[in-house]
Amino acid sequence: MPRRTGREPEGLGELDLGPGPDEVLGPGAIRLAGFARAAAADLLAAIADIADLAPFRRMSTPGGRMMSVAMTNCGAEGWVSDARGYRYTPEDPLSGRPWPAMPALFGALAARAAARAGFSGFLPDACLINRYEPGTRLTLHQDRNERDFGQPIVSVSLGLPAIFLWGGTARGDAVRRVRLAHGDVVAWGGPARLAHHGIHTLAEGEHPATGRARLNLTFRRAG
Ligand SMILES: O=C(O)CCC(=O)C(=O)O
Ligand SMILES: [Fe+2]
Repeated sequence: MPRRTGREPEGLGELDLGPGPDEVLGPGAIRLAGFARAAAADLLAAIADIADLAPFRRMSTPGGRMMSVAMTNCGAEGWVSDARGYRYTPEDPLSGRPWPAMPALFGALAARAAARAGFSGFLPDACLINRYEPGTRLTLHQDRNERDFGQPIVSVSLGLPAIFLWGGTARGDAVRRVRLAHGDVVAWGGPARLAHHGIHTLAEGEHPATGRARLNLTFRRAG
């Protein structure tokens, strides 16, 4: 909490300054500030419905470590990780049933964001839903389990802010820190499609829309 002098009106510390300008991260990558803000409440309601059918769970890496971020999926294909590796599956391994359908709102928002970023005709068939609590993180990685790297990735941030780690195509490239707030969308493709990225350890906090959590929707064309 910022220190108060006693002169400013109550609540000024939480004053919402709005999403600010879009930010080009490099060729083929952009942060669309606040792009999903207006849809946030509907997105969160849909995520709750999806999690009723396919609960958030922590997956293990092929190396046998438990990931700190909890995940679920919706859409025709869902991203999973276990001892056999990283891959897409049409069924939720927990239930043996297909992943919940991708709500029309999700696909439409992802397509609009992709088009705004310069990637027209994006039709995602997979939506990975990540739930971060304070203290969790996602280490630097490339998204490379998809068949066609000509298709972009669209990533929506909801709830607690995070620091997005944005590197280059090579593992050792410099890593930039980008603040992602509620409603921000990052889209990357083309020359940036195989850029390394991750999420720095989430800071403690409470968000009016999500409580003590950050939710992320990652849209991809898997098949
Ligand atoms: O949470 C994020 O913003 C990034 C998620 C991500 O990179 C992934 O799920 O592959
Ligand atoms: Fe990723």
